[in-house]
Amino acid sequence: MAATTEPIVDAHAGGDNGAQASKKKKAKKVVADNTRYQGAEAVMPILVKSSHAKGRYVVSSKELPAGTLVTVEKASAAIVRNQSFVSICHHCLKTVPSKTQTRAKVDEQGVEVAGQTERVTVPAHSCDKCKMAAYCSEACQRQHAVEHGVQCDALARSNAIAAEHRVPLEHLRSLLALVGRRFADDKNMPGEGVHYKYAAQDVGPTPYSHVLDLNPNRHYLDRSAIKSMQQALKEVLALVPEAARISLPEAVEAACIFNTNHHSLMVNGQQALGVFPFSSLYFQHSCSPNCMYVGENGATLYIRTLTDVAAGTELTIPYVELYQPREQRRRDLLMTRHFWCKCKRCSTLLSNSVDRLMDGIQCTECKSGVMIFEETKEVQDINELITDMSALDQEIQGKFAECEACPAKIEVTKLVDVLKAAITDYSEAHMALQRGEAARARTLMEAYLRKYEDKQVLSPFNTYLVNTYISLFQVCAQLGEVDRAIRYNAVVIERMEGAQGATPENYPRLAEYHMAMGDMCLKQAKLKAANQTPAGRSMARKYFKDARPALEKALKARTAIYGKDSPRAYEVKRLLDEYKKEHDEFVKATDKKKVSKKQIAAAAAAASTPPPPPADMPAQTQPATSAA
Ligand SMILES: C[S@@+](CC[C@H](N)C(=O)[O-])C[C@H]1O[C@@H](n2cnc3c(N)ncnc32)[C@H](O)[C@@H]1O
Repeated sequence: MAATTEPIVDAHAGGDNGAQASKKKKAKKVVADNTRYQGAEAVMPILVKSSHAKGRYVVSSKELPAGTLVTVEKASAAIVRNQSFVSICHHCLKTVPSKTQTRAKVDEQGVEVAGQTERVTVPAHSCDKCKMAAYCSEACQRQHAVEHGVQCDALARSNAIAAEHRVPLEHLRSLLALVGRRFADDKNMPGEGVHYKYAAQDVGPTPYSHVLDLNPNRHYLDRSAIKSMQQALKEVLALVPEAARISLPEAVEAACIFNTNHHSLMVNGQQALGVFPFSSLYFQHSCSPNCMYVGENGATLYIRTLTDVAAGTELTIPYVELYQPREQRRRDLLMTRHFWCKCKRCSTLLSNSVDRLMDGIQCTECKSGVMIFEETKEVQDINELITDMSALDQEIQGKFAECEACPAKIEVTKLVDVLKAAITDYSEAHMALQRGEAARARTLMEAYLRKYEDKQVLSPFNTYLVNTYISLFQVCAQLGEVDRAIRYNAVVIERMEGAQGATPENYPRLAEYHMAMGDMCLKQAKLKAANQTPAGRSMARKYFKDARPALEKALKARTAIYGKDSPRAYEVKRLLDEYKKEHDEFVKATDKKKVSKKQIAAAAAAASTPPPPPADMPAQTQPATSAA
């Protein structure tokens, strides 16, 4: 169905270039040469492959248990995102310590106020010249000196150039980072020595020349945006020392490559971007992936298996969020990565796939099945699709959807109207949340559940319903209503796990819901255990019971995704240790109470029991005797 939310649109996608490109003669596909990257096979359990049909891809060279590291790659170039400019090291991407210093006071216009000073917090180490690079240590600043040296003058002017030509500052900074990488490569490995050096442990950055193997997808970018970029890059390059300068066409190509191939690095959130040629070239996307990538400190990308993988299986990663409708995933991929997903999950008939539930609308007749409309049209030309998404919408005119469980039929356009209304209501509730009106957002979201879930309008697994539960659990936690937050979080987990095949085993988002569940339940268990009443103890018992499996699942998933020695795995281990200690104490305390209760009961029983019969009287005659 076509009523999806607006996809995250690439700022430069669209325009009329796509249509022009579609008219161009299709280039003949050649099988890619893998020799440059074959070094990876010696140190990682993978084989690099390429075919006419698929292009480049990797397969497992042997059986791999979940959590096996299959790739480590250091970015050719990485940039700190604008908002983290002074808080993340521009060399290793670790947190930058700050210091306070006294400086001349400046007014709101940035003009110095004569004779006045002020104390300001600044990064511990930064470039005094451009003031555009912060470092966590002197050592990092030194190691970045060659790369930074060629960028420094241009960085100092980059803000003004970006504003003048209306191009994103990050695009200019990423190009400069690539120019820095190229210059450093030549310094480290002059001439022909620039090859992809792959090592499991101490991995060096992938050379700049390999970045140029990536597809810039230039024809999907808006022509006027490219023109502005050209003008801005011309000014930027003029400020790069001649020895490090590249030609303008190459600079535009490299900037486009960074734009369409970068990965977000999750250092303290998502505050850096990096380009990783090997991973981008060889790991294809699947909506049922068996691997996951994680960006970490040192601008390094780690890819590990999420599930057990048989030898010879293609290794895939997700490029987009997986718990969402098929069409939404495909549109997201189309707009951000410029391809129409043909993975196995997307190619399976909707009626045989969990995707029928992701934007599922319940049948109004039987209320037990969802309505299904199989999209039969094959996407032939994605260039046309990118420029005209309405082609996707037109397909539904005059078509009927059928219930999966009974003979009911309904016009697809009517279903789309239901979905559109559900999306509008969903957006309204979420906008309240964005405005910071937590209590109102909660009221709207609970009304949403009554309207769309209680009245069986949407499938319980529908993304909008599940996302509403997610927001409700977060909002209730924010409002300090922890019991309620736990109940909503439990529904999220139940739904995401229940929609089998929607997310792979050890999926990161689900791991975080388990983690939140374990954490909240443990906190509540401790709180209730401190309350000495029978009701308090009974609640504590319940929360202890729920905390443990949630933490164990979080540990299993985080170990697979981030590695067993990662800080994220340790964080769960610490909570599990705390759980054990608190639970043992609780059990001991309740046992003591049980013992003392037993003792009281025994003492009471002893007090009401008649004295034993005299030693010479037969025991069986005792009642009669005592009665007498
Ligand atoms: C991992 S790279 C592969 C590089 C490319 N095959 C080559 O050899 O140069 C990503 C590209 O592969 C294609 N691709 C990856 N996953 C895909 C999928 N699930 N469906 C369709 N195409 C996909 C897209 O063209 C995408 O831009």
